[in-house]
Amino acid sequence: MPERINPQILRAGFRVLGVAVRTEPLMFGLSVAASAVYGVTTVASAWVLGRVTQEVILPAFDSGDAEAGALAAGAAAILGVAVFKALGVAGRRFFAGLMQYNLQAEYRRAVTRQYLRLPLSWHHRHPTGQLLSNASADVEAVWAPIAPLPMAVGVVFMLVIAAVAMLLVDLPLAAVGFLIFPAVFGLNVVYQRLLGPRAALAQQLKAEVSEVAHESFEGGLVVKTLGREDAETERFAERAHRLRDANIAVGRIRGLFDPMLEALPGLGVLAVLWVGSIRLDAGAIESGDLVQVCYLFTLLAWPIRALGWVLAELPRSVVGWERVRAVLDADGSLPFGTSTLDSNEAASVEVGNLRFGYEAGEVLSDVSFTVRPGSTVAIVGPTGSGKSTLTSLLVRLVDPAGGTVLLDGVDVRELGPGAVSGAAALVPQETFLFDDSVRGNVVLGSPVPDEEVWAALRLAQADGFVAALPEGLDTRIGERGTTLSGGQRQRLALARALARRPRLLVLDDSTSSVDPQVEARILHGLRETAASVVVVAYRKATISLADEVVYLDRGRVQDVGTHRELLDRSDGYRDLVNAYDDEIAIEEDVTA
Ligand SMILES: Nc1ncnc2c1ncn2[C@@H]1O[C@H](COP(=O)(O)OP(=O)(O)OP(=O)(O)O)[C@@H](O)[C@H]1O
Repeated sequence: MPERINPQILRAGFRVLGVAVRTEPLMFGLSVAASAVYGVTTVASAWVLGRVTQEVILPAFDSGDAEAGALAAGAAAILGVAVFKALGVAGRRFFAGLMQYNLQAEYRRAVTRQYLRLPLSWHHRHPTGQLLSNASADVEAVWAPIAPLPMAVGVVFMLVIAAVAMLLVDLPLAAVGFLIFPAVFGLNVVYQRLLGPRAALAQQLKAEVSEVAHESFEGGLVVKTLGREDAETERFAERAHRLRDANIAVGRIRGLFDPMLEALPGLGVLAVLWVGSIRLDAGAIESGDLVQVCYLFTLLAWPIRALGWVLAELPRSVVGWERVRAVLDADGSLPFGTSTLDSNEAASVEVGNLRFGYEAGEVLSDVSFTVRPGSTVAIVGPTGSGKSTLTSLLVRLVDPAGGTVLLDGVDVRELGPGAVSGAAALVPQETFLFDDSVRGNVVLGSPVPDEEVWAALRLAQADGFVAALPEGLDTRIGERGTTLSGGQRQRLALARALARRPRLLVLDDSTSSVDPQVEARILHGLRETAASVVVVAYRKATISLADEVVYLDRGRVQDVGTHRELLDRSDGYRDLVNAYDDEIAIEEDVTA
């Protein structure tokens, strides 16, 4: 449930509005100016109607004949005011819209830039759904009061002029206004207070319904194969019913308050007519004055509600602001140095006494090894031994708790932004492909010529199947590459890394779905490139192609040597790689 309006929220809300005004002073000034034009012309239109009634219409009734010149002047006055009023409305909407969308765009950019800046350790602690809502729904909620804000400021201005105009007409008539307008405003605040939490609940449930639907579609295979259709339908129906109930609750409040808000100014008009007729009889006012005040009542009833709209949006805006600020103020971005790497040769890597832990405890302890330029080093270890964590430290997705990673002799923390990603590429365990063409997925927006795309595909052993696709490089591969097999997806992800011509290539078990012969061909091919390769590997055939093997267990380097040497001297290593190959053989038997 969102918070209700209280003085603290109100103060916080006004501070957020202050940020908006300071960020977009020009748009705010222009929209408020346009809103003021609207306010003045609204009051003026009632005055003109009153005057036209008094000076043109009533004499025409009296004489039985309308004077053409006076009629034309009256019509011109009404039209002139209407034109300015329309310009005021258009200007207010235009500039307020620009202000709102500029702020939204600016904060979306800031939030997403911050996501890129924040280290992986921060991302590990924040679920994807939250990141999405920070950048979309939360940013939208923060700036939701901006759309009605200029109108609300204009309304305050308009009410002052209207009060003066009514006071100039007649004090008792103005007194009716002073009773009715605060009543409309008060009723509106109560309305928004009751509506706000219910509307927010409906909004939240709407998001939940689509989340459930999204999850069901994503897990469609599991749902179908495990016969969970009924349970899923039930889960969806439950949220959908809650959404329906929430929408009905919103409808009830609307049904109750909307007619009251419509009726109140009507009652005001009645009261004005009643008081006005007495004042007219007493000769204190003219008929035109009465028309003017009655018309003013009907005109002002709607804009006054803008004040309520702003107030209603403030609690959501404050909550959104806190969530967005939490991202923008998040600490832990990886500080960059200024050093650069100039070489075009294969990179050297020295890992020294590396330590790293997650919240649950240390995962890597005192890890040291080197990768000579152009060599291939295999990281081998049982599941959970810290291999993936080590790969993310090599390409500086996270910083170590202790120890160093030196790339070409330079500590990766001393390198400037983009230096590590310019030299090293990681192909992670889980492949991610975009709903784009093959080419788009390989080049990722960089200007890589087609020959180089094909060269990368060849190295990744992906050229054959890409050439066989209906539109070759231009074939779209569907959301997350669903039209491709697991092994094909992995090879495209590898080609993507290769197209960047990395000097260090880190493969985190990224060819697990590729069959062993193809995997061996890939590694053979990689040896010909100007890259050092670190590969997390399981298969003996793959491991044996490495120049050196780092055997990791429970976060510690147990041994370093060639595959042969380790087989000879390490029982644990021998058991592990034999067990892997047995497992793979069984899997292959089962799937054969
Ligand atoms: N984001 C994370 N947050 C907390 N703990 C994590 C995180 N990622 C990994 N771990 C833990 O760190 C340890 C090492 O994980 P890591 O993924 O590096 O091992 P691995 O050797 O690559 O395993 P596998 O062979 O199964 O991929 C595991 O105990 C794991 O539970």
